[in-house]
Amino acid sequence: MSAEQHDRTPWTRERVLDAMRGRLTVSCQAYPGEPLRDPRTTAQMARAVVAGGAAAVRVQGLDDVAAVVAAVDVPVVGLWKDGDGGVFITPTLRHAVAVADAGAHVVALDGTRRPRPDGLTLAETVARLRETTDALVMADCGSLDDALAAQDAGVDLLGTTLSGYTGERPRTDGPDLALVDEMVAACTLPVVVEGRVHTPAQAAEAMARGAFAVCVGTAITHPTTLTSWFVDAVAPSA
Ligand SMILES: CC(=O)N[C@H](C=O)[C@@H](O)[C@H](O)[C@H](O)COP(=O)(O)O
Repeated sequence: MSAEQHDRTPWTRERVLDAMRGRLTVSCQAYPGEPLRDPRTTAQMARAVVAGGAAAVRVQGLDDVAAVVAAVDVPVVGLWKDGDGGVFITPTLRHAVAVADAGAHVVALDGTRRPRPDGLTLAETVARLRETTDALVMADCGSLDDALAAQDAGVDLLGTTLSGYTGERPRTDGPDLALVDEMVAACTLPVVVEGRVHTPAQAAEAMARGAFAVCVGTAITHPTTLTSWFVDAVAPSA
């Protein structure tokens, strides 16, 4: 089916989970000021990774989410990054509602135990978001305690996304597989392994440890970082 011939079957909760289960999600993000930072480019990137077999895509920014939803027939995990430090991934209820309104099938939001800028708890955020949308909610967590709290708060999916970025756990070179083990053992919700999955072998290892799905960003869609890896290898001191 081409991008112009869209499948209009609704993305129900079960259909989204079935699409993602046991498969690869690809995060397509370019950061502010970068050459590829354009919703049309993000949509083209999304089509390219879907052509390669991505079962879902993860996209940052309202215009990007809307452009990608229109361009592909896979679930779109949407987020809105706002702020430099602290809680910055879809940090408030207002951000979450806007991401859902942009068409995201899954709203990814900060799933840590840190205070949120609007003063709501994660549970309040999820409850009020559900009043306005049927979109699923993915909690981007930084530790097992985050994941357990997010599960209690009523989210649908748990991500290891923020491991190494909140001070609770070290920033491992690859994915935080120790956290994957902890979350798979202690949580009942699906665990999406995301963050520093840089090789197919790491993705396979995450699945072998019981991940529901794996999400890869940088290693597939961020050519500036990929180039720097090769630059460092070719000329380490340059
Ligand atoms: C910590 C944070 O801001 N993570 C962001 C969340 O959306 C993205 O910058 C990451 O690219 C994404 O999580 C995928 O991870 P990686 O690019 O390592 O495969």
